[in-house]
Amino acid sequence: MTMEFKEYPDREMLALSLADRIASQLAQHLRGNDRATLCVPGGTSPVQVFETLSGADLEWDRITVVLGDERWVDGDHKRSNSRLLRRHLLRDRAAAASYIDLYTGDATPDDATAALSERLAPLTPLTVVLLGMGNDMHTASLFPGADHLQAAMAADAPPVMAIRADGAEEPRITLTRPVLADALNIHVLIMGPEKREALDRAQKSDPMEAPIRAFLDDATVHWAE
Ligand SMILES: O=C1O[C@H](COP(=O)(O)O)[C@@H](O)[C@H](O)[C@H]1O
Repeated sequence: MTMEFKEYPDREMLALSLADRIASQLAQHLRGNDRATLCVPGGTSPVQVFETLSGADLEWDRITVVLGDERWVDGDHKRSNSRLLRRHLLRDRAAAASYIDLYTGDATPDDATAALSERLAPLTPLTVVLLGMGNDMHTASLFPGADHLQAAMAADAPPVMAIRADGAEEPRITLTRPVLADALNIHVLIMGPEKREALDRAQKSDPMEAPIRAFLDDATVHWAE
């Protein structure tokens, strides 16, 4: 497949269109299956998409939501991706969704990976994966130069791994390349000129230098200034 690139006149249009596309893909999956799984990024970019999606007329009680990665901080910490999700996505109609919290409260993410991998395995292939991307071309917590990047990008990686990187402020837990790449629908959300440049660089790079590269061929990339 080849990457599909969608450019929007502004961020609001992007949020409306992307939320609508994700909702349609979840609804279509639910027409032939008991349940659907939606995997979403943290960070700062997805707030508007989350807020639009949270009001979508979907059978949310048949949908499981999981983050693509989490920072190993408490759920009410300002850097917690779960906190972002609870505030902006798991509310309104979407409050009825089941949520798999990647932050377990264990001392380290390493202590949590086996149990989380077991929970996630039956949910694969994930129905919809929405990925973000940093200016350093990381996605989820697959950072260039991360300690376990090679293992997390390998075809036999477990669904969930602990990972640490200089570019990340705290230890992380992340879904790995195979579980993300096997999703039925993959979207990438990026905003602003720096990320557009980073995307151009990533397209010419090796996935070990630009982890987002591993997902681009099967993805629709959504961009607004
Ligand atoms: O650290 C993270 O960064 C990326 C990108 O975040 P953004 O703030 O530039 O949108 C995000 O996709 C990932 O989930 C998060 O943990």
